[in-house]
Order: sequence, then C-alpha cells, then structure tokens
Amino acid sequence: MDNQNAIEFFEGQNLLYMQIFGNLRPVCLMWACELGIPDIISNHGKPITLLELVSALQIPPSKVGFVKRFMRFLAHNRIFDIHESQEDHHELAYALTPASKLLVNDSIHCLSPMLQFMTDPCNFFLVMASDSRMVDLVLKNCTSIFEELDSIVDVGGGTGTTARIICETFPKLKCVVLDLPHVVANLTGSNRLSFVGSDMFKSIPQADAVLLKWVLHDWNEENCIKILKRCKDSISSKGNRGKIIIIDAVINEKLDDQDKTQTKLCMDIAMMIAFNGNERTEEEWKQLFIGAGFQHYKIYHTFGFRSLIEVYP
Ligand SMILES: C[S@@+](CC[C@H](N)C(=O)[O-])C[C@H]1O[C@@H](n2cnc3c(N)ncnc32)[C@H](O)[C@@H]1O
Ligand SMILES: COc1c(-c2ccc(O)c(O)c2)oc2cc(O)cc(O)c2c1=O
Repeated sequence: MDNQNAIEFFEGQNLLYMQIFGNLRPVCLMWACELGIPDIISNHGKPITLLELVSALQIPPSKVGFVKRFMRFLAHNRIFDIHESQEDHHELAYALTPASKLLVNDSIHCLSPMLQFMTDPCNFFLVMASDSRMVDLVLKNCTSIFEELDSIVDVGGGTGTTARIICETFPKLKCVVLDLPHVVANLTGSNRLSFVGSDMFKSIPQADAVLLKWVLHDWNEENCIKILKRCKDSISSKGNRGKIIIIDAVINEKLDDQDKTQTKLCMDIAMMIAFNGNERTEEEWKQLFIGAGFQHYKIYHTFGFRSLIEVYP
C-alpha cells in the first residue's frame, strides 16, 4: 500500500469507528441529564470544578477519574465547556454551552423531554410541547408574518403550546388549535384561543392563515397534498390575502454546515422509520405546493435547523 492509500485507509477506518461508537453520544447525554449535571452547573452560578462536581453528584472521590473522562467526552461533543484554571494547579472547571443551557430544567426552552423520548416515548405531547416553546423566538423575529392576521388555525397543533404563545404575542389574533378529538378533549382555551377536535384530512375551520408546525414531515407526498388542499379551502374566503405558514426543515446540503445537515438527515431517517414521512429539499417542497395548487412561496431560513415557509394561493 502506498502512502496515499494508507492515509485514506486509516481515515476510512477512523470514520467507521467514529460512526460505530457514535451511538454512545446520546447515551452519555442522557446519563448527564439523569445525573442532573446541567442543573448542578446552572445552580452553581459559575464554572464548577471537578471536585465540586464529584461532591455534588455524591460520587466517591475514588471515582473522580471516571467523572473527568465522562466530562471530557461531553465537552468534546460541545455539551459542556472545560475551563482550565491558570492558578489552582491547572484545576479543571466545567461550564454550560448553548446546547446544555437547553437541558437546564427551569429554562423556558428546556429540551430534556425530547431527550427522555429516547427511553420513554409515551409522553409524545410533552415532548412536542417542549419543542414548541422555541416558537417565541420565531415570532419575535418575524412579527410582520403574523401581525397582519386576524385569525389563524394551528393544524395538528397538539395541546396548544404554540397557539398560546401566538395569542400572548399578538393580542388581537384569534387562534384555533385543530387536532384529533382525543388530543384536544378536556383542554380549555380563552376568549381568543379555542380547540377543535377534527381530522385535518376532512375539515379545517376558516381563517386568515393556517399554521403547520412539524406536521407535514410526518406525511408522504400524497397525504401532504391532501392536507395542503384542505388548508387552501380553509383560507379561500380571504382571496389572495390568505396564506399557509409552515415550520419544518428544508434540506440544503450545499449551503448548510455539517451539523445542521446532520440534524436534518437524522430527522429524515426518524420520519421515514416512524411515519413513512420525510424531510424535504426546497425542490421537494415546491412540488408539494404546485401539487396542491399554490402559486407562490417564500422561505425564511433563520430559525436553526427548521425554516418558516409562507405559501400563497
Ligand atoms: C409531530 S406533532 C406536531 C405538534 C405541534 N404542531 C408541534 O409542533 O408541537 C403532529 C400532530 O399532528 C396531529 N395529527 C395527526 N394526525 C392528525 C389528523 N388526521 N388530524 C388532525 N391532527 C392530526 C397529532 O395528534 C400531533 O399533535
Ligand atoms: C418518531 O420520530 C422521532 C421524533 C419526532 C420528532 C418530530 C416529530 O414531528 C415527530 O412526529 C417525531 O422525535 C424523537 C426524539 C428523540 O429524542 C428520539 C427519537 O427517536 C425521536 C423520534 O424517533
């Protein structure tokens, strides 16, 4: 084997081992949450030293080396930051990163239910609600998309987390949450928020706009076109003023960085396995819109791994 082939061989070998052992990443993340490490660091108020962490975890000092290696692995995966003190014999201290800040339990945007879904998929609506709390950031960054509306139906809106945030943010807007009857049974609304138990394939109440957040990726092309046609009927009385607002991923392997594409493609496989659904490229979205009889769309790519798409009749 010449030098170049040897380099490629060992790069290939490394990549393969990385993928094979990579399944330890979510497992370690879950252990970190079960041990309460994000909460411990957050409550500490400043970077926590290794010995302070071991003491807070009530782990025998003889196991300090295990904790150090565990934290090194998570820090390498950008879940925690490691600070090395210049004074105290280069003592290590751990801090939260943007990712682990989202695992602190009293944070409004806490995503630990999404992580727990791996071991306990029973509480699906709690998981979806945790994801939906990020909608406040979407709304703050695109007020113009919502403030012209008088009414909106959140189709497949679950237990109403997104709709409640929309109502709080836009005090004139009336919001209907449509989901299957057993999902919305016993939920109470307010004067501007109501729940409708219905099948989105059959009927959707009239409104200025329809919101579909994390709904269409659950469905194949044929079903998406059926849903979109129903949504189009719902906004038909508004002429060209009505619109559909979709919050979902748009795969763009050329423009996105490696992390973002990785997230979108992982979700795509999850959707394929669980629902025969899929994440879509812009071209695939465009074909859906054309298939359902829409004329224009506009994509806003500024919301992390998901985008907001306005679709017009
Ligand atoms: C992936 S969840 C998204 C929930 C919510 N939009 C969110 O982002 O958190 C999909 C939702 O679609 C609802 N759903 C599935 N089939 C439906 C149907 N035929 N009619 C109405 N809602 C449906 C589910 O009950 C669930 O709440
Ligand atoms: C079943 O798909 C999985 C989801 C999911 C995400 C978004 C949706 O709109 C869904 O309908 C399902 O989420 C998770 C979360 C996890 O932590 C682990 C998983 O395996 C999954 C899914 O498989």
